[in-house]
Amino acid sequence: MGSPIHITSEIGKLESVILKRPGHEVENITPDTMERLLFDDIPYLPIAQEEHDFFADTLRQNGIEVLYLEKLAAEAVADPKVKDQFLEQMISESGYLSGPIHDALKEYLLSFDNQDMINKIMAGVRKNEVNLTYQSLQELAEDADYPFYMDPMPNLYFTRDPAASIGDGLSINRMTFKARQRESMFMEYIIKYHPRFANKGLHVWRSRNHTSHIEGGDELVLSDHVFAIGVSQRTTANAIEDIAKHLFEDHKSNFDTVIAIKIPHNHAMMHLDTVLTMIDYDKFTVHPAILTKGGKVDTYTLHPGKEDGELEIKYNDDLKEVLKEALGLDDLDLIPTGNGDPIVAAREQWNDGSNTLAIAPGEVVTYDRNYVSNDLLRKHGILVHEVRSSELARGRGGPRCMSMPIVRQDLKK
Ligand SMILES: NC(=O)NCCC[C@H](N)C(=O)O
Repeated sequence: MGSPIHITSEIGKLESVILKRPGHEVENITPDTMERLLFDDIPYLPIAQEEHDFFADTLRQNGIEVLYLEKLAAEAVADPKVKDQFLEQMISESGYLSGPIHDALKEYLLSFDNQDMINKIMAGVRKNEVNLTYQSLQELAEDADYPFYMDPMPNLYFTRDPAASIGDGLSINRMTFKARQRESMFMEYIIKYHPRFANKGLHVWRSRNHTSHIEGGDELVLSDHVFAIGVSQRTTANAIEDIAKHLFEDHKSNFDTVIAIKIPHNHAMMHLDTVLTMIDYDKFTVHPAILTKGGKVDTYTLHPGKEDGELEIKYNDDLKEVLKEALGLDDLDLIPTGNGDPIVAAREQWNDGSNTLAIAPGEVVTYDRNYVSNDLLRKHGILVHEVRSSELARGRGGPRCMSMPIVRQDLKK
């Protein structure tokens, strides 16, 4: 058996992927919390689950092993000592380091079996579920009307973001907004304690114990030595320098090139993969709005510097040239979302028309609603598997966001 995580491209035949089936966390979104929880509307859960099952079946029918985050997380905390440590950390990162609410939450969560406990933590814990022996000042004076002790984590079905596979390792991410920061704790425990991943020599290129941010939607493994990353609303330049140094350090990884691509800092384009994805050896989708009229975008190519820990940084605003050079290609096809029409491109990008999941070179999974972009991909020779998207799209993420590939076949050289 090879490494449990092995990702040397964006497009190699996908073998194993981690998904999260939307659960009750999605039903714990309200109009008051929606914006803070990074949703634009409240999905109708039964249909969101049907759509998600359809997505998972599409992957299975193409020979891909589908693992579920919620199941891996429950298996990872099988040892009571690990479970105790996990609960302490989760309750404390939810705002209760000690005291009556901490104790009541712990007792409540320990009353479930491991799977139900994980599901409950993901869904959120309401105040009326928990018995307090006495009330704290925090409870009485600060949060009297707030319904939750532990907030729901409705963005968990976007498994791409809390952690990202890179080579035979991963980044476990410190995420930007509070609404998502606890999410990466599940992968931290899975990598450390789940028998499929623990003690298998996986490299954690960057852990979640940082103050600067990085999210998986910005992380694209373009080849076995080139890593692209968005400088975005969610990923900061100093986090990029940090991960680049770790990838270059000690030759533990094969990566010698990191391309930082600066994209607009807004909710619609929060991550690089909402505006740029690789779909074949020489083909990318790109949202025209990230390019200036002259087709330019700021890119910074990082290589190891002369001294240990130094980086050499080269600026270029010609994305096509940068990608061609990094991938050793004579030409490159940048396929515009919505065929470049300003209304269609904006509408389909909003619904994740650029957010394709490649399952093999030239073969992608996309949302059915982005029919202009999908037809264009077909015209460029891409095999497109469409999946349903009415409810899932309300969370502002598409098939790439909803998947964390852990094993892909290497590309033939
Ligand atoms: N890679 C992605 O672009 N993921 C989509 C994340 C959507 C989620 N509502 C968020 O704002 O974080």
